[in-house]
Amino acid sequence: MKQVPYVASAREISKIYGSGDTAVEALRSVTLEVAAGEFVAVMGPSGSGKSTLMNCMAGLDAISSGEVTIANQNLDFTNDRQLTELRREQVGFVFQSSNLVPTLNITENIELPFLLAGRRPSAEERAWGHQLQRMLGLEQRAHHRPAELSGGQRQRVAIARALVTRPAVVFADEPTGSLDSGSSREVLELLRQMTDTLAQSIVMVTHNPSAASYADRIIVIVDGRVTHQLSGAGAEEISGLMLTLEESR
Ligand SMILES: Nc1ncnc2c1ncn2[C@@H]1O[C@H](COP(=O)(O)OP(=O)(O)OP(=O)(O)O)[C@@H](O)[C@H]1O
Repeated sequence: MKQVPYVASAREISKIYGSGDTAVEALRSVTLEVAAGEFVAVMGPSGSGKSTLMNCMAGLDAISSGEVTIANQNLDFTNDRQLTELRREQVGFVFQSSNLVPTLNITENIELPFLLAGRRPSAEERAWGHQLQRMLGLEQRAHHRPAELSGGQRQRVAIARALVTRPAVVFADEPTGSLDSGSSREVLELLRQMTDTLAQSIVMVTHNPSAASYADRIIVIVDGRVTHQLSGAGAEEISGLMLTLEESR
């Protein structure tokens, strides 16, 4: 097995949907290497390939060429069992909709990844789940069901569920896309805190320049290629760049 110093990486990956006249080249030789404890935002116009990149890096969608690693392992897209195990053990997901199970309480929703793996959480894993609830301000809500929470609180549960298995990397696709600005800020501050205090690596797809400004690094994808990389950029600088890109299309 090849050893690489990144928690997740895509090297010169391409992704072609379909074939012949209807083929769509969604990614063209994209490289993204995510270091331990790094928070990366992926931006770009609609249809530029952001979700495709995330899905390929998370082992949800097969690449057409190149190489993807998670936790030092090359993903073998012909091996469903390896992909499922790697995703279960090393990847956390947060989506725009928190996708909680309505009949389970908050603690049970957070422990869901263990149940889906066909086992009960260990005492240490349970304790970690409780600690995450405290860190995310959910300790008073342990026995509530998702319907009794606000959108921002539900998204915090989704973050705790993504982190409970101590994954190498969390992929977040528009995690604040359906939240109001106050709840968005809260969720982004918590994601930032997870990187700063737990060295949790995060890759977040977003359209929103203020959301992206919480990241250490921003990569911009246009027509399936990485065209820009920014480090420590503020919302205004990011907005300016996105505006220029929209105008030049
Ligand atoms: N399953 C699919 N089959 C065929 N084409 C696809 C498929 N998924 C995505 N595409 C195409 O690949 C390109 C990139 O799509 P992708 O969803 O990755 O873009 P995106 O940047 O995430 O867009 P958005 O910001 O609108 O969510 C688009 O042209 C899209 O139409």
